[in-house]
Amino acid sequence: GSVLTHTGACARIASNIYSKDLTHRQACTMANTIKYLGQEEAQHIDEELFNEYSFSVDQLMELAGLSCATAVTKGYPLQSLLKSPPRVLVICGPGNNGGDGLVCARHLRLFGYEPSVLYPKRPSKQLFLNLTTQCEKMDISFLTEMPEADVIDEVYNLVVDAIFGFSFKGAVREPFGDILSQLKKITVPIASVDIPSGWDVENGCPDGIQPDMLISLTAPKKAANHFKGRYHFLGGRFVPPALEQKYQLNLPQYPGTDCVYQLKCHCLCGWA
Ligand SMILES: NC(=O)C1=CN([C@@H]2O[C@H](COP(=O)(O)OP(=O)(O)OC[C@H]3O[C@@H](n4cnc5c(N)ncnc54)[C@H](O)[C@@H]3O)[C@@H](O)[C@H]2O)[C@H](O)CC1
Ligand SMILES: [K+]
Repeated sequence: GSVLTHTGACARIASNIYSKDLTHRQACTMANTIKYLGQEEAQHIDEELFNEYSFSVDQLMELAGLSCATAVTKGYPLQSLLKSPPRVLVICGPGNNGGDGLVCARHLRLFGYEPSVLYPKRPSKQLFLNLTTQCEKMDISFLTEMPEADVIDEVYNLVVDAIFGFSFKGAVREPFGDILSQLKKITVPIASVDIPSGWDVENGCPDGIQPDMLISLTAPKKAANHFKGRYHFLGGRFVPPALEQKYQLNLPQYPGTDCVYQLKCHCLCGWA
């Protein structure tokens, strides 16, 4: 087909459809031809990266976690934080989303933030033991329990939600139900890794947590259509072109050597 830049496509499509009954975001989502993945499709791509393309989990997790930490520096730069020291609470779940959180915490520390990690369900796999040791050796503290919402608001500048990613299913099991109910009460911003935790991967969750930032990894999942926060970033710049083609991901061009891409329009369609 004809080659349109993102800005060109957006301006053209948004101007045609925005006047109809679509919200700004829906118009722009259509304009941005980037694909929003269903749960199974996200899992297939993940498996293919490991099985066909021979990546190791450690490799991709490192890039995913680095993307998350980088997105945090863009949305919440050190000099903009209201509380000193620049404390950040990183909450890690039992799967690979939690691993991304541990990597993110380590890079946040290198970027000058003071992360503390809550990691209540730790898998016994060597990968997660290693990521935990790396954090401990970098003076990142591990909390023994979830702080109350008012304590989080008082002590931390933001919360990184790395509890569940694209394999989340069904009703939330403890201790994560209690943790998510505290997160619904806090006023400091939440930055969610890949999916807002507790949300159905495709249909979202209207009464769930409402993150201010979402970092979609590889490609956004369908739940991202329900995201109402200020910052939506794409990260995980590791997708081989042939895989992108096969799944027709239509990923945008990351600027230069950046590891994140901000998914909003920079054209004149007015989407902010
Ligand atoms: N290709 C990529 O983009 C990469 C993404 N990465 C990250 O990996 C997660 C997906 O990881 P996975 O281990 O498959 O699953 P989750 O972390 O989402 O969670 C599984 C974990 O959670 C438990 N669980 C599931 N449902 C529930 C529930 N209702 N209540 C409680 N617990 C639940 C389940 O038992 C497992 O223990 C992806 O989103 C990215 O963040 C990789 O890091 C790199 C490649
Ligand atoms: K998450």
